[in-house]
Amino acid sequence: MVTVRAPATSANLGSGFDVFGVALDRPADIVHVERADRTTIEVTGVGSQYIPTDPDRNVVGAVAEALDAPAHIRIDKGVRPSSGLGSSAASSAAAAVALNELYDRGLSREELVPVAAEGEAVVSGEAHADNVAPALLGGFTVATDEGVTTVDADIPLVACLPEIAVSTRDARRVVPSDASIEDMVHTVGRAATLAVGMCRRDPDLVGAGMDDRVVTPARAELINGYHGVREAALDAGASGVTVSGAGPSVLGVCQAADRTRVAGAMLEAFDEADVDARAYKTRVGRGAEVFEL
Ligand SMILES: Nc1ncnc2c1ncn2[C@@H]1O[C@H](COP(=O)(O)OP(=O)(O)OP(=O)(O)O)[C@@H](O)[C@H]1O
Ligand SMILES: N[C@@H](CCO)C(=O)O
Repeated sequence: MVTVRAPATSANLGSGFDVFGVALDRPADIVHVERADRTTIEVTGVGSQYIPTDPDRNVVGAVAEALDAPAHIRIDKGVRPSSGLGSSAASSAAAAVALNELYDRGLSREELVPVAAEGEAVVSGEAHADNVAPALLGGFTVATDEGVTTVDADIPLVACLPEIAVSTRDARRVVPSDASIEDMVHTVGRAATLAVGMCRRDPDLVGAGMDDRVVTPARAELINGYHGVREAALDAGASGVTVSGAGPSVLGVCQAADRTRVAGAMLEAFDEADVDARAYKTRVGRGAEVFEL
């Protein structure tokens, strides 16, 4: 048996739609795999009642097929599905690493990115890699058609998860089909600022670089209470706040000393909007880890 832990991730970071991602140091999924003649799946943990065990509908089934590695796969969910925290990607990445070990396929972490992205295609219809890349490689990742670039960043974060479900598929339907040149220039400038901030491990630059005028405004409308939560986090010291992945989680960047205050302000603002929520005080973390062989 092989057991792998893969972390939650936050994709986009505002200005880097479908390109930027970060691994979070918590929460995480744990996946156990054992060789079998055909793939079967068991799911326990947070939100497991909403996750199919049919290998054609669970992301890990697509990963097992892509690696030609049938197995009994047990998923212990720590990352709630439809959270905007890369729940499906955590399972995909963990399964890719575990099955690669189990069957001695010898693929590198970089080579596993397109394999794990096959799982994302099962849930959203597109094999985007911006969650699976950080879940596999850790740190801050830039995923493009040319491959993945990583930065071993260390940035404090708060991820606030409301009791609302937004599926990636639905959130992709509201993405505008075009953007003005002014908005494009603004977004490119912010994305470049964010990348420099990650390299310098500077939360102020990262926060300033998250602002996006193209995708985030449309998606914010799917999250009850978003605008109040964003304002409250900024007032409490966050340097930037945006929608995490496809939502509904809201991601804040701040100095480590301000995390508790920012998390409290976000929870209070969701509460004012009558939305229950929980906050993870976290930071940019490591990629998938093998527990036992
Ligand atoms: N192993 C799995 N773990 C989580 N969700 C799964 C899994 N397999 C299939 N799914 C389905 O995928 C959907 C959740 O994925 P989705 O991409 O919408 O959310 P997410 O991964 O939390 O968000 P995001 O990618 O925006 O961070 C749910 O419909 C769930 O049933
Ligand atoms: N980049 C993707 C991440 C969610 O899986 C999106 O925002 O739709």
